[in-house]
Amino acid sequence: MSTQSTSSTTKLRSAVLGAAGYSGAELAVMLARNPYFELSYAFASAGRAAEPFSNLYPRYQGVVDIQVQPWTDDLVEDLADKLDVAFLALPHEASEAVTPLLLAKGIAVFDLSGAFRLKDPALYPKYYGYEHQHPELLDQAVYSLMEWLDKPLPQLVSVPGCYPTACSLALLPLLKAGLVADGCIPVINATSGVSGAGRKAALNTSFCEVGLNAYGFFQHRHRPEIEQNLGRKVVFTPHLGNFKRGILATSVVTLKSGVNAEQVAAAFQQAYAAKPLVRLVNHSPNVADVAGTPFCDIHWQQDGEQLVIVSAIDNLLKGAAAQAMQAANIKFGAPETAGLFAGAAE
Ligand SMILES: NC(=O)C1=CN([C@@H]2O[C@H](COP(=O)(O)OP(=O)(O)OC[C@H]3O[C@@H](n4cnc5c(N)ncnc54)[C@H](OP(=O)(O)O)[C@@H]3O)[C@@H](O)[C@H]2O)C=CC1
Ligand SMILES: CC(=O)N[C@@H](CCC(=O)OP(=O)(O)O)C(=O)O
Repeated sequence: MSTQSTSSTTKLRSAVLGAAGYSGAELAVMLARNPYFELSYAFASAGRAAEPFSNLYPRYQGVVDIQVQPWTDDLVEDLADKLDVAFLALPHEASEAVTPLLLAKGIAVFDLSGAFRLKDPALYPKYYGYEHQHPELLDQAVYSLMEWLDKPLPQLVSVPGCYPTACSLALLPLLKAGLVADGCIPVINATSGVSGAGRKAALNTSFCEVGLNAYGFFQHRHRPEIEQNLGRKVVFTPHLGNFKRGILATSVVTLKSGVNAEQVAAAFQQAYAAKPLVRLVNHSPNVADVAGTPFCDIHWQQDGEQLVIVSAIDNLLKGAAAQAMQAANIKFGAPETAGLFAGAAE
């Protein structure tokens, strides 16, 4: 299965689990418009009655009308020879439980949760609040920050988290080029729109409650994920802002003595000149410019050894669904951006 490639005439049969949620819904829409994939199934939780996707998201009436069905694990048997790829937009523990069932049936899994992102199982109790039940899968999973991946994707793909995507794309060019001072602990402050918390109702993310506040000091589950990506400690402080979608991450590092502006620019150019979803911009990035797009916009300002890098993404797109679609396109040999742009001819 994992060596299978596709063309727009032989579409990969795909399912979205969690299609009623925010990131799963974005994926369902992308799969429906991607000529290399077919949205064969859409599932929500077992407690929900079957209904059309466009009932849940009325703007897609006449565009994506697939039936969203309740998921139960016994469906796996029936799906085994009807499905090539499953995209999981589920809570972490639900993803962790269903993944081995899908893998056993030869189905490729793109997991949008954090269930398989960390390599060290001991970090799960501390940062996720549960003991990992399938630590053997942590070694099998490959983390799909595609701009920085230099190996093929296997059957189990772990899609990066939203905040880690924004700040890792900002910091990796400098770290890989060896420009950051030894011992520098990058400081990352990032603000997410409320869709980052998912569609379910909760008091702290309801309209009248959200202003702008920091949370998760030192304890957020994205801290070890970012540290794993960067290979060094960070101070990461997420914030919640009163807008719907987008993440703005401001990362601060100390450069090695004597590093000049040309070296910094060259590091970013070398990393991203050939990458279609990262835009190096000459202005301060704005979530309004990336909301609804699969791009990550990056800008930096230097003052001697101090460097501030600002990056902006849509948390539901480059931070979740578009990044999963990008990875699946690459894994199966479709054009990297197939399905990512509304109305785009592929
Ligand atoms: N929101 C974001 O910005 C990002 C989210 N992610 C990750 O993606 C995943 C989904 O997040 P998000 O879209 O925000 O979540 P939502 O809360 O919006 O949606 C979750 C979906 O999962 C379904 N679901 C919940 N439990 C189960 C279960 N046991 N079995 C089957 N289906 C279930 C829900 O069904 P129902 O509607 O019926 O309850 C719903 O469709 C999470 O792991 C999250 O960490 C990753 C990056 C960014
Ligand atoms: C605003 C908000 O609540 N954001 C979420 C992160 C978004 C998310 O779902 O995290 P993953 O990228 O790991 O899947 C949080 O802080 O828990």
